[in-house]
Amino acid sequence: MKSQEFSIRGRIRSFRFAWEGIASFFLTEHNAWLHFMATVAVFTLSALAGVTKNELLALVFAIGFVWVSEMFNTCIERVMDFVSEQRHPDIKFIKDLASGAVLVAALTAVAVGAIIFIPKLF
Ligand SMILES: Nc1ncnc2c1ncn2[C@@H]1O[C@H](COP(=O)(O)OP(=O)(O)OP(=O)(O)O)[C@@H](O)[C@H]1O
Repeated sequence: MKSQEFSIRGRIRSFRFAWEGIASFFLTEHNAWLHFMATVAVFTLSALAGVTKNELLALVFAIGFVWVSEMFNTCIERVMDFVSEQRHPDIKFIKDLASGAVLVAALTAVAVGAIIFIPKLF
């Protein structure tokens, strides 16, 4: 790969593409809106329940983990659909594994939320 000289303009351009990626994620994926609503709900509950700084850090990481895994899952689904429109057991394996990773992230976030909120609410 050709090495490019560092330029502020180039970095700003890459940053703009990254924002375009996030915007496309919201425009094309229903799951993005579900995650957005869950994120708003968690931060509203955090404000109402009065979480500590460390608890907030754990929640931010758990939520970020879910967002990142969902975005990579979407990338993998798109790549697989681009590679082949035919049904293939390898594509099933790859897509199911990527979905499984999102589930692991979501269950982790639920566990973090339960550890933090259950003692505060009950
Ligand atoms: N080309 C394929 N070959 C074999 N199985 C496939 C193929 N495409 C999809 N599948 C199976 O169907 C499931 C759903 O695939 P699809 O691409 O529709 O994801 P999705 O339902 O849109 O997922 P999400 O809700 O995470 O966006 C996959 O997890 C996989 O089990």
